Amino acid sequence: MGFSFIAPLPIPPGVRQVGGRSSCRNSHFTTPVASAANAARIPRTVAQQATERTVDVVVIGSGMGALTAAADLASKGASVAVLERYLIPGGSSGYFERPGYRFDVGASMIFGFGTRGTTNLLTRALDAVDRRVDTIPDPVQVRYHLPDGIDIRVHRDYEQFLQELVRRFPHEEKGIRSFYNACWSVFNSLNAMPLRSLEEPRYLLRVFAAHPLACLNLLRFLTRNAGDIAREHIVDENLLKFIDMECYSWSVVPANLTPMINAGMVFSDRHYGGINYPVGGVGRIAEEIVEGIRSREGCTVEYGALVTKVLFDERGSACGVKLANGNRIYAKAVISNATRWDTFGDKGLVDEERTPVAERRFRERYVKSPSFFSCHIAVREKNLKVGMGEDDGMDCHHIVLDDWKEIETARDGRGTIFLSIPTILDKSVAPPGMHIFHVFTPSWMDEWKGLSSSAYKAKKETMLSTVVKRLERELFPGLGEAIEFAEVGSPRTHRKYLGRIDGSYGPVAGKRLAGLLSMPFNRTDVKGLYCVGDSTFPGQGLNATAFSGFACGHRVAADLGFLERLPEPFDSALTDLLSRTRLKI
Ligand SMILES: NC(=O)c1ccc[n+]([C@@H]2O[C@H](COP(=O)([O-])OP(=O)(O)OC[C@H]3O[C@@H](n4cnc5c(N)ncnc54)[C@H](O)[C@@H]3O)[C@@H](O)[C@H]2O)c1
Ligand SMILES: CC(C)=CCC/C(C)=C/C=C\C(C)=C/C=C/C(C)=C/C=C/C=C(C)/C=C/C=C(C)/C=C/C=C(\C)CCC=C(C)C
Repeated sequence: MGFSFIAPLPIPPGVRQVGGRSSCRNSHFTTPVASAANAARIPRTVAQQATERTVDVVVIGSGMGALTAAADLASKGASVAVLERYLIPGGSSGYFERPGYRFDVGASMIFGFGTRGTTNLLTRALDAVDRRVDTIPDPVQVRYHLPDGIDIRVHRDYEQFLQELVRRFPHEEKGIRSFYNACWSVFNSLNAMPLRSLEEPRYLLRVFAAHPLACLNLLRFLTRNAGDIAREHIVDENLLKFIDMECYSWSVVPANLTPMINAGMVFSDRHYGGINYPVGGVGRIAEEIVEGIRSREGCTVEYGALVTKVLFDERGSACGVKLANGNRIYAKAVISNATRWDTFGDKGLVDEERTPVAERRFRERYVKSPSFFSCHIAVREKNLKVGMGEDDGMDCHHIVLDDWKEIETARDGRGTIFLSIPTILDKSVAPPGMHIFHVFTPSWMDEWKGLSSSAYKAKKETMLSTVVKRLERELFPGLGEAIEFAEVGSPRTHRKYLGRIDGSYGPVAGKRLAGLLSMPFNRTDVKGLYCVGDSTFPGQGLNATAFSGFACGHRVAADLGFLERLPEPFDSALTDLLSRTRLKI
């Protein structure tokens, strides 16, 4: 292939670089980037003297869950310190730059960014701190290239999507319509109510009083998985496999393990608020929220701020954090945006001996999803053999699978391929005449352990070549020749730069669970310590973590007196009941 290979991703040239010629090799990066080790080192050399200070709330991390919670709390008047170990905000929804390019760290398919209803949680997270980001509507959520010649576009227009699916499975028209209607029923119920903390009973009572039917409908679906509902309406096994892929493509598990509430959100919002790409790249969302938080009195967002431990008072309540540079920040509430595995346990922010039973139970039910092998590729449009212009009908997001058996299990780049080409929608993220191809495929940490640096590099090159060849076969003949440079990341890269255990995409049900009922909310059994992000209800996804952010902000605000709440024991009764139920199921 005629391109230079640079590995891995977000590393500036001065730090480490492998491979030959590249347009960015000797250039200056506009994005400040650092490894976890650097993040720990930088503040230590700058501030010799350890410092102490106090705020209302400390937030560990700046993923979308953390930023939403911080924005919500800042908007309610709390002083908030957001501490991010890396040097840019956003975590999985961050960005990195190379001259002329802005790459999205995670996928570029953004839900929850519409202008109406209550489920547009990204728009609302920005609104909370009076910021906005312009968006470009995507006419097609995704184009599937699946075995048995299944080639389906999920159009923004719902009826157009249904017709395309019905054309492929005419004998299942009724089943198709009734399955997706069930999804709409979930979505319409969610979209009727303000979305806040389900463990704050005053809010819940109000919502039940205002929207009793919607709440009962959600309760009905709370314990169900999408696969069970699909099987109530659909019998064709190939169509059921398609529904599996519809779920797998964002939940990384098949339909029988995917909570129906989440399926309802995803399968409906794409036709309601639609998929909308932020002008300037996904990283713009985090950047704007950070600016909004910083504009509030007493609120900060700090980078290179690696939190090493949660601090406890004499009653065993969380009362602050310790940073790698020795500084301590005390707070009335501590919110962790690290995964639950990185928050609790021997290598976590809270030692195993303080780790509550509920957290051990969580680990029995949920497993770490695979990580991804991801390639950020700069592609010359003039060398592509397919049209990429506005009238050529090229879609932004693609999913490619060659063999149904490989949907979950295939390794070495042979499984499901996810491809986003954000430059189809927004030309500003790459130089003129160039495209960004972000290609990723599930990969597990164990495949990458114990390799020498040359074996590690060779494995990356082999995997890159495998996925590029598959894309050449399916979609872009001659793609290899059009590549200007490629940067690849393994699960090791994701662990290193996102601070996520094994580089995991998030927790997934390790066995069949009762829908979302087992997923913990934001309070933990450690007083004063809250979790936010994809380790909390309702799980992975940018707007899912934005939901967890609003829920967390609401619960913390009520606990700290920024919002009214019911007197005890009524206020905590629901949290206790839900925790006890969770321990039993
Ligand atoms: N739809 C999409 O296209 C898309 C794109 C990107 C991300 N996502 C979703 O975003 C979700 C992740 O969001 P999230 O809010 O859970 O978190 P996240 O993992 O994105 O962010 C966590 C942040 O916390 C920081 N951090 C971790 N430990 C720390 C410590 N000890 N000290 C300081 N900082 C620390 C990390 O550096 C990171 O920035 C994923 O589930 C993914 O689904 C979706
Ligand atoms: C008392 C109790 C418990 C309940 C009372 C009843 C009640 C009121 C219940 C309410 C429930 C609520 C409010 C639930 C809310 C659920 C929400 C907001 C769920 C949101 C889910 C969003 C998801 C799952 C978003 C996923 C997004 C995606 C697409 C993620 C990633 C995508 C990729 C990695 C794929 C990229 C693909 C390509 C091709 C590049």
